[in-house]
Amino acid sequence: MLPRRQVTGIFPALVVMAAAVVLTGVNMQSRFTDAIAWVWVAAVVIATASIASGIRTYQRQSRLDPGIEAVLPSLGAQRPSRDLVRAVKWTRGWVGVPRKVTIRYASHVDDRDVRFVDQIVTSFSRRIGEEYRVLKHVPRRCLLVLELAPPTTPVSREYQRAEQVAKVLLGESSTVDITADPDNGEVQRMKVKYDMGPRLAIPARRMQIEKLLSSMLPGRWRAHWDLEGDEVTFEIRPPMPDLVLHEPAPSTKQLTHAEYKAFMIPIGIDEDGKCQYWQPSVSPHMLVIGGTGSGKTSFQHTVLTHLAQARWRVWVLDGKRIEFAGFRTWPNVELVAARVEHQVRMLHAAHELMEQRYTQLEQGTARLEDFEPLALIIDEYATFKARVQRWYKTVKPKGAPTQAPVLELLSDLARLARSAKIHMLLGIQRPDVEFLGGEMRDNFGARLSLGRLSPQGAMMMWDSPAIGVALPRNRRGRGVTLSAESLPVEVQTFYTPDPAKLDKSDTRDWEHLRTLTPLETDHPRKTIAEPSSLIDGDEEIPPTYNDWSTTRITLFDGIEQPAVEPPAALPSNVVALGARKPGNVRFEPEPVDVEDDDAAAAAADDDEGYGEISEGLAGDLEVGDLVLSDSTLGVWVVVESVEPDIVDEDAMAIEYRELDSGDEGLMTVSDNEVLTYRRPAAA
Ligand SMILES: Nc1ncnc2c1ncn2[C@@H]1O[C@H](COP(=O)(O)OP(=O)(O)OP(=O)(O)O)[C@@H](O)[C@H]1O
Repeated sequence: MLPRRQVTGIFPALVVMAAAVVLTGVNMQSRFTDAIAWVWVAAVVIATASIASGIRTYQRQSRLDPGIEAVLPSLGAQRPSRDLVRAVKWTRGWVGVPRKVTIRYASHVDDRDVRFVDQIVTSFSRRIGEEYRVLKHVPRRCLLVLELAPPTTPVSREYQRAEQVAKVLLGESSTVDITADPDNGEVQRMKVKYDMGPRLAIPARRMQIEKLLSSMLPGRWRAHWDLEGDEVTFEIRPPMPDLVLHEPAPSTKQLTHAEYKAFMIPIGIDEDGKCQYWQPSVSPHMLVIGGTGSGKTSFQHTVLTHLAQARWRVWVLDGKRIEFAGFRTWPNVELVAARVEHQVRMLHAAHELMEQRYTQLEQGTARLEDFEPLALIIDEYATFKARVQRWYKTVKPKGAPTQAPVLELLSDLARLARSAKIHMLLGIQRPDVEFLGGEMRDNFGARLSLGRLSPQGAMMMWDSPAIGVALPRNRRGRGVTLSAESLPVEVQTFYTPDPAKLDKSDTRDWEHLRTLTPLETDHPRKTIAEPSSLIDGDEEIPPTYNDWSTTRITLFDGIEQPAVEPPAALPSNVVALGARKPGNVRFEPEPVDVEDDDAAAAAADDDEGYGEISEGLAGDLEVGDLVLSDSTLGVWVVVESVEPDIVDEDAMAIEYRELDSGDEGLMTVSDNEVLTYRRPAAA
């Protein structure tokens, strides 16, 4: 226990005042002068200063005493004494805190024990409530001098980890300047000055560093390299937009062959804000996959409007019969086939055109540049196929093959049509081996999946059970496509409104459609003529498959409505699903058949495609596994990558996406930690 503290300064103040009284007496006895007033002023000032200083010393001692008491037991003193611990400098205000403290200890104390100094610094800091560090330790003089550590901003774990990761990747000697979000402390940017010289001149090495950094820190990172300045800035990628509008690309002249070769159709905007394209002259056909409501139809409308505006000839096989109703009168959309017999005729016509072009090429009567490109948009191919098979039974001529011949044509077109400048955009609900297996796969080099995939679907599409499996929910038009480097990238596809689903109040969408309307019509609307029935006596023989597959395609001779015109009043046959209609009349599409099994299946549970719940070691996890990351809240995450952690060698860094929200994250777990997971079921 330390001796009691006393307020100093009162006695000197009293002495000064007494001296002033004496001086006044002397002054009055001799001769009264004005100087006595100054004597009193000086006396009061000195006395006040002395008392104030005494009070401050008392308060400072009270501030210091807990620290002294905390370290006394370690100092080996026989009696508790304040002389052993002295604050030689103070800072921060009138009373303030000790800035420099000298501590003396008894010579018999074992100051070689590493814990000795640590313990003094820790106990002293804790009791004073500030951080101290050793300024100097002189064992010879049994003296330890502490100083107040400079104030530090609180360092988050994430902050420390970011710095460690940067140093592991770019060398211990690198300097790291981190910018964190002031609200939540999350690291947003990292500027690293490194000393690795020419090793980073190799692009692959830089890419590897970028990838490693992304897999070691939460969030998706991109890097800007300044190779001359030996500096790199990493930053969190900005969030992707939820809606991007398809920009118009009007053309006032026909596409030349050179322009056709360079022609690119915008797909969407990727995480870097870069536009991803489909270039038909490089990847002849495109496959788009997406369940109901994923934005597949809107994407196909984007392709349609882009092609039509560039004056391509466009044919559409509308598998669901109503998805392209709003584009039947669109300039340069020559044909929209909604009935199965028309669809069959359209595919035969495309095949005939291909054959005819091949013949011309063979005979040398035409060259490739003489042909104009044709785009064939085939939506809901599975629906079409199921319908054809049923319809074929009713129109199959005697002795004809059991399978509808039209179904043979698609693979022919996929294989050969590119050399006749015919390109297909094929839409289906789910990945299908018919297009993604074997030889067909190469023909559909351009690919887009919209919405969430099952791990098996992801494997078929992107050769990874984790890509596109946990895209954020409720982000229509969000998907994965292949970049020009053939790498899967996440995109927000361009949105194009469907004129058939708008009503008068959607002025912005109408205006947008107006900007997408082609300036010229090179390919006026056509229609598929009804083959005439044969009359056999009294009996009318309905047209057969052969009649339909060869029937005439003629110019549309009805009254064309302008392509983009908000209807004055919605017509009674309006194909406006979801549009507000007078009289509460609801348009019911024709009952859709088999194919909508597909729709149901595509909308089925998200965890479909995974095996039984089991337990295993973190070290055995694989990309694509579904891991229970929070058992209380039941949060499952899809593993996107598993790498040994570069900071902690006994841990694994697991990059994931939450299955429910699509949010990305990173967890580091020790490799022998037991996790609950589900592995993708065998396809
Ligand atoms: N690229 C997009 N960006 C933003 N929203 C979109 C996008 N594409 C579609 N949507 C929204 O999603 C809705 C459904 O889109 P769309 O009709 O294209 O889906 P779908 O996959 O074809 O479904 P369905 O087969 O039921 O027609 C649209 O009405 C639109 O509001």
